[in-house]
Amino acid sequence: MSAIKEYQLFIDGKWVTSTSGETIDIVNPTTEEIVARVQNGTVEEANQALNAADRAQKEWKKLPARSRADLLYKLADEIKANSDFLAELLVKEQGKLLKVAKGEVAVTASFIEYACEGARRIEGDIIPSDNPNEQIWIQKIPRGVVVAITAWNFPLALAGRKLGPALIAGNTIVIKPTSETPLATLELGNLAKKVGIPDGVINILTGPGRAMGNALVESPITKMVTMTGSTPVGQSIARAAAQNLTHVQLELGGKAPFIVFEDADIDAAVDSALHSRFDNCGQVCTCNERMYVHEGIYDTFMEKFIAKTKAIKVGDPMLAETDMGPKVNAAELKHMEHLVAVSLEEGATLATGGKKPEGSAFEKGYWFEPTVLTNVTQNMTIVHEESFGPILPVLKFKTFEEVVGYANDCEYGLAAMIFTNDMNTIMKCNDELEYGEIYVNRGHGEQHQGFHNGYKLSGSGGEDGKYGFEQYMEKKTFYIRHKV
Ligand SMILES: NC(=O)C1=CN([C@@H]2O[C@H](COP(=O)(O)OP(=O)(O)OC[C@H]3O[C@@H](n4cnc5c(N)ncnc54)[C@H](OP(=O)(O)O)[C@@H]3O)[C@@H](O)[C@H]2O)C=CC1
Ligand SMILES: O=C(O)[C@@H](O)[C@@H]1OC[C@H](O)[C@H]1O
Repeated sequence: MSAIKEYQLFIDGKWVTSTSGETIDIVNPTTEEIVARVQNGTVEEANQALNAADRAQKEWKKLPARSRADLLYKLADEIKANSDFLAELLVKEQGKLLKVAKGEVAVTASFIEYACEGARRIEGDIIPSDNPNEQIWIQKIPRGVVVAITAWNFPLALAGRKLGPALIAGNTIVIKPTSETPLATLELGNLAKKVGIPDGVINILTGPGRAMGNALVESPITKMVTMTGSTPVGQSIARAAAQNLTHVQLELGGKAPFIVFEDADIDAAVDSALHSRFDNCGQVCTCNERMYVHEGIYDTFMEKFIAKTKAIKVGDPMLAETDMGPKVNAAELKHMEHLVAVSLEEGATLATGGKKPEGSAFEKGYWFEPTVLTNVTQNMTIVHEESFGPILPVLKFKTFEEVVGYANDCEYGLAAMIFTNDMNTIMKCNDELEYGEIYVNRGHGEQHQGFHNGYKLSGSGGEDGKYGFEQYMEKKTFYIRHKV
């Protein structure tokens, strides 16, 4: 049994042990074994990291953006060069498939590379004044110290998604990954050191969000909080940030509808519905959380869909033949069991799955079968509460008006997916669906140059692309009058 590695806090370019003397166990969801320990950091250490970032930012912002990009391109290269190591760490801490973990490492690097491409596009405005001999300049400037708080489903990618634009804009950053899956994110500290990113530009802390996270959010040093996670936590962060009117960017929960219209390509819709629900064990914010199938194709569609769902191979995420790994922890597994129990009590039918798989391979670990619920009605809990796991409620619909009403009957507004070949239906969906991200004739999956933007309780501010990059900068307006 190899020794269990104990990670430290990464503050001002140095690895330090917390004065709390306490650590947090990181558990492998596949085996329930402890794979590492991280520091249970203190509020004082949060302030030390913020002060280090504040000091570093004064010089970091003076570097030409292109020079900042040169360093971040090197960081992206190091991430790719360490793909196998980082991917295996992600499998151990989160339970995602090795092939998906390798994809996450690649996406982390590409998030950073995409941000680097923006280094020469930090453009302002020069506007003629109404006054004679006067010009108006609007400059884009960095905000200062950014706090990034991330979720457990794609921890490394979420860190890269935030540190890339933050640092290219001239900010410095304090990253607090979730206590569930902090390991791959912590390794960014070693890589940042290796490529020569100045001390204090990137700081990485571990510790419970309600204490450490809250301290970071409440500090007047913090000029922006970018957070990915659940809606309740996002709401508490917004409240805490309000005392300093700190700029907040929130990427929160979702309950994406997946709508299959009568004229859909059924085989394409089946495959997209399957992957958009069960990839990463259903732990993606844009997942197919509820599916609406037109009554005219329901039987044909469901026969194909259920057969493919039953064929999903649940097992060791390190094995190439595995299609789905475990849930991230015991609490999430319990949440799955609860949602199925409530759904059956409310009258749903279990078409497949609904429990822990049988067999000795599943005695340890947080396993749950790919689950489909039918005879579901719009008023059921499962149609409104995010499962963030491999449970899919399916409903029939007759008309466009009926299904759009069902789709919009939701407190979230992140993503929606529709399958139809009728342009009129597509345009009406674009007009009437209340979602920030709509996928037509394909499953979920953002692109860096898009805009990942949740309406309602799915978030505030949006992330990615040029509009996400804008969030990391302030504007300064300059009125200049010259002598004639
Ligand atoms: N919209 C999107 O792009 C995405 C949304 N999500 C959503 O995230 C959820 C699952 O992720 P999960 O990690 O459980 O989300 P949580 O909201 O539980 O935690 C998110 C982060 O917030 C921290 N945190 C918790 N409480 C506070 C607080 N009071 N102040 C500051 N920080 C705090 C957590 O730290 P700690 O864990 O140490 O307590 C963690 O780092 C799902 O609802 C999913 O929909 C997930 C991915 C993407
Ligand atoms: O956060 C999510 O769940 C998604 O946005 C996911 O995170 C990083 C990947 O690129 C996205 O699919």
